[in-house]
Amino acid sequence: MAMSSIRRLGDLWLGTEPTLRLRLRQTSLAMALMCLSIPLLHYAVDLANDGGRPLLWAWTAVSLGGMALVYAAIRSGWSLRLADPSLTVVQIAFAIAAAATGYAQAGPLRGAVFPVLTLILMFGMFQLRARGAYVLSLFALTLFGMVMAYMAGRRPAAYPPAVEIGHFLMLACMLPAIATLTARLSRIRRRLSDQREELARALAQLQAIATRDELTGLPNRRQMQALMDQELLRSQRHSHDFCVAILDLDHFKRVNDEHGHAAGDEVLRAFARTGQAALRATDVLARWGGEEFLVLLPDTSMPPALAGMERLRQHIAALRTDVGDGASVMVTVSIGLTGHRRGDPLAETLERADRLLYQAKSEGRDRICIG
Ligand SMILES: Nc1nc2c(ncn2[C@@H]2O[C@H](COP(=O)(O)OP(=O)(O)OP(=O)(O)O)[C@@H](O)[C@H]2O)c(=O)[nH]1
Repeated sequence: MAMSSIRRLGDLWLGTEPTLRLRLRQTSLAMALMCLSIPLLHYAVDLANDGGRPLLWAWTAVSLGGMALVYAAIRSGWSLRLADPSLTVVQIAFAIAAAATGYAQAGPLRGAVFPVLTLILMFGMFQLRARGAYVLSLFALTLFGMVMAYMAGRRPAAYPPAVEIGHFLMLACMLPAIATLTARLSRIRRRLSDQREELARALAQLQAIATRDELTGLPNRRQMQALMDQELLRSQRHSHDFCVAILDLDHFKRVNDEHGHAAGDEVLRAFARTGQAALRATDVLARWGGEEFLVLLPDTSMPPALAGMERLRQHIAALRTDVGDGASVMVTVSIGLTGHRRGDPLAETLERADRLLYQAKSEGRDRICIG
């Protein structure tokens, strides 16, 4: 009960979309840091006891208001229209400005601002590119330099110039070092994301190689076997029929012998394109091996299956493939078509389709035998 209330509150604060949650988590952390810095600065001003209260309250209101605006811009989705929807640069620049103006009020405790400034810049390590990191460091150095010079001029007793020069020199060493580390991290992040993309591409390529026939682009034997296994399970669960056809190009050896192997390849590609186009979108044509193909007609009984295969046979018989040098080739296809019988193993259905194919061959080719 308590857990679910906490989760609901969390969802209310961060939203439910993962990227948005990540952005708001980061902003919430920055807000927490800001909230912790406020009593610290109040304590420092109390300690200095030099009457800077109105400025302190203005600083508190602007700091809280600024963070609230950043939160609202991200939470409402408004920031999505910007190039940087996380508002990383805006948040860091705002926090640097708050730290610099806090430094001007902190008096003897102003040294505590430096670790806070380091923390602020560390937020950039998750998001910033090298250029952003260097620009923000330069911004921090310039702003702090101006504040230090101003305070040393106006209140040299509390901000002795020699001490401020020391502070400035320390920042001049520290800030470029942090920016350099951020830049290195950014390069590592970019390399990792490039590698991840490369891996995803390689995986997609491997999947294509494992499931597709390279010559025709059709599903290969392994993929067709998987599709038939799935269809077998579906047909058992929903008690529907499906058909399988084995197709073999007629006298294909002659194409190779008369026009060369490359021409044979071109004919196989043209057969694949025309055959798949002649079938319904749900029917699958696959290369079973050599010049042998297999068609799976899911959720189909014999009459529509026969109509579909007859359409394919006619399209192939009418197909003229240009094989270069002005020559063209025409081929026909013999087909053994059978319906799967419930309870039979798949291998038996395929053997029957194969027998019917050889019957079609022996009866004169360019025909369909069913059984
Ligand atoms: N170009 C090309 N030829 C192939 C490919 N795979 C198999 N073949 C050829 O296909 C031919 C098949 O010939 P056969 O099995 O003797 O049969 P056929 O000439 O088609 O005659 P029937 O099947 O009896 O009508 C062989 O010459 C194989 O080399 C391929 O990927 N590309």
